[in-house]
Amino acid sequence: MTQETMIKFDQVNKIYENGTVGLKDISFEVPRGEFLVVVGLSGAGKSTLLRTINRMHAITSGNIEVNGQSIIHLKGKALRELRQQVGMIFQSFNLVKRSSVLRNVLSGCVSYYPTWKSVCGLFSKKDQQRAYAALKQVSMAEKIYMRADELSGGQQQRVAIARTLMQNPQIILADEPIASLDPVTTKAVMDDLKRLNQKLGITVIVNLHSVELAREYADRIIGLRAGQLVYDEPIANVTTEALEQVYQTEQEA
Ligand SMILES: Nc1ncnc2c1ncn2[C@@H]1O[C@H](COP(=O)(O)OP(=O)(O)OP(=O)(O)O)[C@@H](O)[C@H]1O
Repeated sequence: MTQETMIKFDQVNKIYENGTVGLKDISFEVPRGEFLVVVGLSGAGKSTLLRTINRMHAITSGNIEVNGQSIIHLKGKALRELRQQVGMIFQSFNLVKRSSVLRNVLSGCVSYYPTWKSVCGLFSKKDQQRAYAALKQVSMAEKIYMRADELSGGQQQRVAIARTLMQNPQIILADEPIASLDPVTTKAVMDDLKRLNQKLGITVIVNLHSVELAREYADRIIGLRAGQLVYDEPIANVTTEALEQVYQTEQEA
């Protein structure tokens, strides 16, 4: 049986306006339901790669397909639909700190509410139930009425994951989601992502600095160096020696 391709990069280049090369001739495919970890030195292009998938960054040349559709020229409604399919979580959580957990999670569905309704907090009973169910998925249901700034970093990240679930995403992009967390909380957040990947079949791409975590959670690891794809192996083939080479500087390589 052939696996369905969820994301396809074809000779993608990204050059920032100031001339910095973000991505260089990147080609690879991600099958539906994969848990892919991206590793590499700081500045290697990991964030850039992730942000091209939901068009937070436009690419300079090449093509990117999501679910069989080229995304590079999408506009308006089609672009909003892409961003609904592709949830994103960040190192800094990006919650509204003075709002409740419930309000933060409900904000994940504002894209299909008229602005006046979401500003007034007029969410339907059904969406409130969905928010509760999303919080349950990440073991945060009992914190539903707390303010976001009363939660620990790890709890805030789990609320951010629940907010993403409100979009019913097919893909979750996680950019260094555990960079500011302690080891115990790190495990809880990574376990959440893995469970959603396995239970709901969501394709997950995570940027990580930790090679140990990459090896623990990934189905496959890709490595970037200076914007180029220098490593791409299923987890069964990953060796420490080969991964260490990803962390060589350009001069050493
Ligand atoms: N908006 C921007 N304008 C210009 N250059 C940028 C911009 N964003 C990133 N870069 C540059 O592009 C390259 C790749 O950066 P990127 O943030 O993708 O790397 P990274 O691997 O995610 O790094 P880190 O692990 O530190 O987050 C770096 O040289 C960076 O300085």
